[in-house]
Amino acid sequence: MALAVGIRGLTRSLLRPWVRVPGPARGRTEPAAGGGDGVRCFGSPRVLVEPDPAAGFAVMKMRNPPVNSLSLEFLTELLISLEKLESDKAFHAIILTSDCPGIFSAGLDLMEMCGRDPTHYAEYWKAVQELWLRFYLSHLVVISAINGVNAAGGCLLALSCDYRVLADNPKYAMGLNETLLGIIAPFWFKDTLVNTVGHRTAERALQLGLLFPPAEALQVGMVDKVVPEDQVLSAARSELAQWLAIPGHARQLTKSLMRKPTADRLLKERDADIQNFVRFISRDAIQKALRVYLEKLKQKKT
Ligand SMILES: CCCCCCCC/C=C\C/C=C/C(=O)SCCNC(=O)CCNC(=O)[C@H](O)C(C)(C)COP(=O)(O)OP(=O)(O)OC[C@H]1O[C@@H](n2cnc3c(N)ncnc32)[C@H](O)[C@@H]1OP(=O)(O)O
Repeated sequence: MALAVGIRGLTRSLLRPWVRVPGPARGRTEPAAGGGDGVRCFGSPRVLVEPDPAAGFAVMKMRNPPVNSLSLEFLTELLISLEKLESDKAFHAIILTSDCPGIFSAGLDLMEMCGRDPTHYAEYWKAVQELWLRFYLSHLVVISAINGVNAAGGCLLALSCDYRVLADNPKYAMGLNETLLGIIAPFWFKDTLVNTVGHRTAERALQLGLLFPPAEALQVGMVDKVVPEDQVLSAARSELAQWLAIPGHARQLTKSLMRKPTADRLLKERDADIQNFVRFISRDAIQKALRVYLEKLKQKKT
């Protein structure tokens, strides 16, 4: 089975070069995230980046409607945005948020895991691993401003950030709900949750596929702050000031010290993890469970 589709190769094949704000904002000079003037937004079709180099950070907005599901193309674009900001010395931090009203992310794209062939599953999983590794280990400060419901893979992305602010709306639940779909959270999803909320809370949350509403998410430590919905971004910006005040090298080395052992577990067995995923997701029973779940999502509309 061909496992080796590097994310960079993937990037070349899937993406157009950087484009200036596609969609409604195309060609406009928008106010930068921190309010600076004259700094152009940039991005790709599914990721809008609002840079504020003077303040040292950028707001990265996910916009893969309707639900910011993490398709292969979307994962790739997120990675490219991250890489671009990481390689620019003007940026020390990112605020990750959503441009889709009421939805932070519906998690991994079920269409990428359903009815496809093993080569595709392997390519997809490699991209999912890469996204986690890059966000989890980024030398930048990454704060998520969670402005919507946030399931499974989307929750993993938020858990990979250094700090989480969640909008206070009871509809905005978040968690690793894989078991509700009849699948399981991989060990590195589990490790990331354990590192955030502790073993007992993670054990219960993972088995029951719990999605925590804001007050509970705060109580168990899944998020660090809950604020009124219209203050999510400003709260993330305020928090950033504290992180940016710390000498960068000291903070980065400390982050690496805390996170590297967790990341190394996956790095050591990356190919085996891909093979496990492909075997697991290709099972007839798992495919059936995913189809039933997708059908339920569609039926709830009727
Ligand atoms: C031996 C060990 C080996 C280890 C193997 C490990 C295997 C582990 C594998 C994978 C881990 C999986 C991680 C995941 O992230 S799975 C995804 C989990 N996500 C969810 O459960 C969320 C599902 N979505 C929802 O609950 C809702 O859509 C919502 C609350 C996010 C938004 O609700 P609403 O605004 O009412 O929108 P709709 O439900 O109507 O959805 C609109 C549209 O989007 C489609 N859709 C929703 N979610 C997804 C998704 N995750 N992927 C793809 N498509 C999605 C939905 O079906 C609708 O489509 P439409 O009817 O065609 O418009």
